[in-house]
Amino acid sequence: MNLRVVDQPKPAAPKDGAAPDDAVQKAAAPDGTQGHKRNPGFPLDLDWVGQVRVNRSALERRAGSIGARRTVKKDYQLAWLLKAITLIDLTTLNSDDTPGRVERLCAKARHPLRQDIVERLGVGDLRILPGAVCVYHAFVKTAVEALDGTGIPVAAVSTAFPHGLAPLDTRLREIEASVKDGAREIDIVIERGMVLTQDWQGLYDQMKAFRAACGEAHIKAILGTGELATQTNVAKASLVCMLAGADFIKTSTGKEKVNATLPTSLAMIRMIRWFHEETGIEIGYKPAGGISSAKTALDYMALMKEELGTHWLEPHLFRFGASSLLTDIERQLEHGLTGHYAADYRMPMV
Ligand SMILES: O=C[C@H](O)COP(=O)(O)O
Repeated sequence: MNLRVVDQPKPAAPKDGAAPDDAVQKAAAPDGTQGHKRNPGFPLDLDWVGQVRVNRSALERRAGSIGARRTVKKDYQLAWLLKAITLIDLTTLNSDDTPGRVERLCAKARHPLRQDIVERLGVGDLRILPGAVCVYHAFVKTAVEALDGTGIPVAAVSTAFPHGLAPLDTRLREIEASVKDGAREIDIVIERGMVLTQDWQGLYDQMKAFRAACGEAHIKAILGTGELATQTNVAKASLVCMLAGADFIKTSTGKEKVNATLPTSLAMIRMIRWFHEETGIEIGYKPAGGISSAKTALDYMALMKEELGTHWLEPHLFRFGASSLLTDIERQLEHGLTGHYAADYRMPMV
């Protein structure tokens, strides 16, 4: 077993300018799961958890090298940006959400790009749709109806999002209610206090209960990484959630003071890699919170490609949790076509 999270051997980096392999074609596949085996869950291995160590400065150095590098250009960039759209969990998680806002978000999900941009890019035949629409439980039914016929799944944030501190039974019932209303993905929040007190057994047991309540719906475990104090805690919590059956691990609710960052992502991605090496199971990754620019999205995609390979850049293994990223991607695509940036009102979200 490889004991060092940070210093595991890295796969070769791609050449600058290389596009994700047949990015646009894969975006067109109605189901990109390619025989994906769902995480069955494993016994809690406290020895393994105890072996996890993160070298924070090595993590920051490596993550810093991603943003500093030249990004993909020209047509390759357009292909990466189209791919990025298929990886977004198009999200609205505001206390003033209304059915009308959720319906408008779903209308945007049906047509994520303006028709003139689609035509100029010549991608009208491709299935460029977001990975999911992500809402509070109260709006699951609205979203399911508004997305009818598209195949776009609805993801619900459950378990007393964003704090996750309601009674356990209440949280479990919330998951069941969201699944009953048609959510195919459930984003749960873990109790950060369990990580801070190193209560790995408690975290594992809760996560297993959440997974059981989800049934066939896929479960994403939100760690609230900005509140976990250390990268070693982030890495250990990632492992415990994966052992308990998480389909995805996700950084943040978007409501913490610090949300997704590249160093934290690296700590989690390395745990996904280690878990895969040990179990053969592929776990998805979802950075969330504050990812609003196309450039940032490209950095995350480069990190995934370099650490886990192109294979992981598919909606069943990677998502952005983002409420405003699509707007910037659309602007950048238009800029790539025309050389001009559009005014915000030309790219309305909701
Ligand atoms: O899970 C998704 C996040 O709440 C979205 O955060 P954001 O609004 O900063 O993009």
